[in-house]
Amino acid sequence: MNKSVQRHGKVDLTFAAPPSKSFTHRALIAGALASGKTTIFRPLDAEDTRLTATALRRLGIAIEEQPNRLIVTGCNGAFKDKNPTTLDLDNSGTSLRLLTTLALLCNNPVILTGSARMQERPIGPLAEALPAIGGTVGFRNQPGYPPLEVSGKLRGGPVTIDGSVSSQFISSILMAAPCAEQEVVVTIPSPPASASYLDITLSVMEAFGAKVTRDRYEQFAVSNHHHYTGRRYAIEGDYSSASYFFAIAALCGGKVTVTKLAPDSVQGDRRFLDALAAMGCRVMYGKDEATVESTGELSGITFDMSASPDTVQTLCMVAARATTPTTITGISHLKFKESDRINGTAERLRALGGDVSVDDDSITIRPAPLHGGTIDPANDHRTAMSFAILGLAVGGIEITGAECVNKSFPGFWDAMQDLIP
Ligand SMILES: O=C(O)C1=C[C@@H](OP(=O)(O)O)[C@@H](O)[C@H](O)C1
Ligand SMILES: C=C(OP(=O)(O)O)C(=O)O
Repeated sequence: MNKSVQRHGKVDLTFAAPPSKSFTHRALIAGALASGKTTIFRPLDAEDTRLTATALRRLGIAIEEQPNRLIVTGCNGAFKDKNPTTLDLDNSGTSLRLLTTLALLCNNPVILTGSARMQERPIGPLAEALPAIGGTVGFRNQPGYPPLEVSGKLRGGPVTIDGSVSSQFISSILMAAPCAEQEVVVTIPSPPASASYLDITLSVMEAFGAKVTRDRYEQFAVSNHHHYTGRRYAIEGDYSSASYFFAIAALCGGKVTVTKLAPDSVQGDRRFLDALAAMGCRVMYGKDEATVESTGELSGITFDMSASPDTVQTLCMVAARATTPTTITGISHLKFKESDRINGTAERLRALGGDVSVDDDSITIRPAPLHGGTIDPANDHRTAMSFAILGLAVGGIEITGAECVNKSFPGFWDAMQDLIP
C-alpha cells in the first residue's frame, strides 16, 4: 500500500492515543505468569502485541479475546508446556527479548526466532547473563543473535547485565524474576539505554504484586516471595504513537490535542513534548490529554533522547523544519531497531534535500529547503509514520509499503484520513 502525502495548512485537531505497546506486552506477560485470571482493558491490538499473545498461547496460556479486553488465565509461574517449543516473534524485539527469560519457566527447551531483520538484532548480553540465574543458551546461527535455544530452570540469584544496547535485556530478567526459586538481584554496571522502559517494567510488575527494591538504574532486587496475582488492568495511552499527532501541530502550525494519555506517565517518550516546548511550541496538559500549539516557527535544540528512543525520528522531522540546527544525542542503540534508524533517517532526509550529519551517538539536522520524494520505510513502522508527518509540511512525499505501521499502530492511516486521504 502506498500513501501520497500533500502539504496541509494550520490545523485544529483532536486525536485519541492508541494503547501503549510496551504496557500491553508487559500486562500480557504478567497476567500469564500470575495466579488466577487477569482482565486487560483497552489492550493494543497490533502485530507486535499479537505476537506476544500467540507465543504465550503456544506455551499453554489461555488468552480469551473480548471486545476491547483480553482475559488471561495465569500459570502461577510455571508453564505447562509438554514439548520443546519454537516461538517465531517476527520483528518484535520486545516480544523476543522479554520472552527469552520466560523460557526458564518452561519444562522444555524453547527456541526463539524471528524475521531476517530480527536475526540481525543483538541479544548477546542477555544470553551471557542467563547462566548466572539458571539458564543455558545456544545459538542456531550467528552467536549473539536469534535464533537461540533457551533451557534450564529460573534458579535466581545475583546477575550482572549490560543494558547499553537495549533495556529489554534487563526487563526480560526483571519480568520473570518474581517466579524464581530465590531472590534475583540485577546489577547494571553502566547506564542502560532507554532506561525509562525499566520504569514501565517496574510499574507493571508492582501493579501485579511483585516486590522490587531499586537503587536508581544500577541495581534491582526482586523478591521471589511476592508473586504476580491476576487482576483487572487498564492500558494507558502510547506516547510514542501520540508523537506523530503532536508533531503535526509543530510542522503545520495550529493546535493538536491527544486524549487518553496519562500526564504523569513513566513513558520516556513523554519527553518528546519537552523537546517541542524547547523548540518554541506551547504545551498544555489536561486530566488525561495533552495539547501542542505552534505558530509553525521552530528553533533548533540540543536534546538527549537516550530515554526516549521511539520519538527520535519524529523529532528529526520537526528539526528538519527548524530555523537553526538541532542535535539529538543518546541514540547509538537506534542502530539495532527495526532498521538502522540513525543512518536510515539521515539518508532519507538527505534524499529530500536535508542537511544532516551523524556520528555513532547523535544526529545533527540543519536548516535546508526540503522537496518531495518517495520514501521506502524498509518495513520500519516509525520511519513510515515520521516521514508521513513531514510530508504534511513539505508536500509531495510518497510512502511505499505503508502497511508496515501495523506493527505498532494499525489505526494510523485511518486516524490521518482527513489529512492524508
Ligand atoms: O521495553 C520496551 O517495551 C521497549 C524498549 C525500547 O527498546 P530498547 O530498550 O531496545 O531501546 C523501545 O525502543 C521499544 O519500542 C519498546
Ligand atoms: C523498537 C521498537 O519495538 P521493538 O524493539 O519491540 O521491535 C519500536 O516500537 O520502535
